Amino acid sequence: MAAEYTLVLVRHGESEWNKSNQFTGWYDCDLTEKGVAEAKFAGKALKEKGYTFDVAFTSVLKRAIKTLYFVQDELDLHWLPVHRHWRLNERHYGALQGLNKAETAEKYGNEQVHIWRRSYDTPPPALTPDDERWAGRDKRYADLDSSCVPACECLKDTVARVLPYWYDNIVPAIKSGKRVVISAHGNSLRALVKYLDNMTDDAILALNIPTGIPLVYKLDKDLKPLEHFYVADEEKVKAAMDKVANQGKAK
Ligand SMILES: O=C(O)[C@@H](CO)OP(=O)(O)O
Repeated sequence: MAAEYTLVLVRHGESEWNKSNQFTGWYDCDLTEKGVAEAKFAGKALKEKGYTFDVAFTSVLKRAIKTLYFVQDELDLHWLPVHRHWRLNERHYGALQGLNKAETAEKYGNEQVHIWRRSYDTPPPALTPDDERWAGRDKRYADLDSSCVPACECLKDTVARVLPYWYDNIVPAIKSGKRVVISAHGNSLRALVKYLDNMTDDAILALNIPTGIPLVYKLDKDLKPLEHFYVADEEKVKAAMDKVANQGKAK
């Protein structure tokens, strides 16, 4: 069956806290130099394969916004309408935000950290509103009802807040024939991929999305995936996925 629509997902390039191996969540860290190079690679790879876009969606976190910008720059699409929304933010890591992943694994064990990182419905420990990391004080969330500001999220919670944005904003854009690119985060993209591919709660445990490698979905008229693939060679994708998986292991 020929695909009706093409959707491209890009996880931001390496961030400062990816590099220092800290749980990041809603913390707004920048891209590293390598992250900028990865974002440019994503744009170049898309250009080389002839992709272009009519509209873009991203989070309100600069690592995803800047990655999108470098993709636009490579594709000479500076004019592209860009919609930023907190619902595409990274999964909120609660009280783990800021901690080093390998040190946390040394303290609590690899298995516990794997559960916090990848399980579908076990949330990490929660933040309290008096914690300086509480996002409710950040002015970018001023219009957000405080009951929507997460204290922590498991992937199931992230799916629940990503999907309303998918249905209300992204689906209408795709169905109107617009070519859509989404620049987001490891876990907000895992949430979307779980939904699109109808993955089981167990299957999603093993999925690690690499930074800066475009993931293309070919969709039928009902937006059911016919196929998906990364725009990079298999070895590069596998090495990048393994790198993400290994971040949560004790040294
Ligand atoms: O720290 C985070 O917010 C995410 C993405 O960088 O990490 P992880 O892969 O451990 O879920």
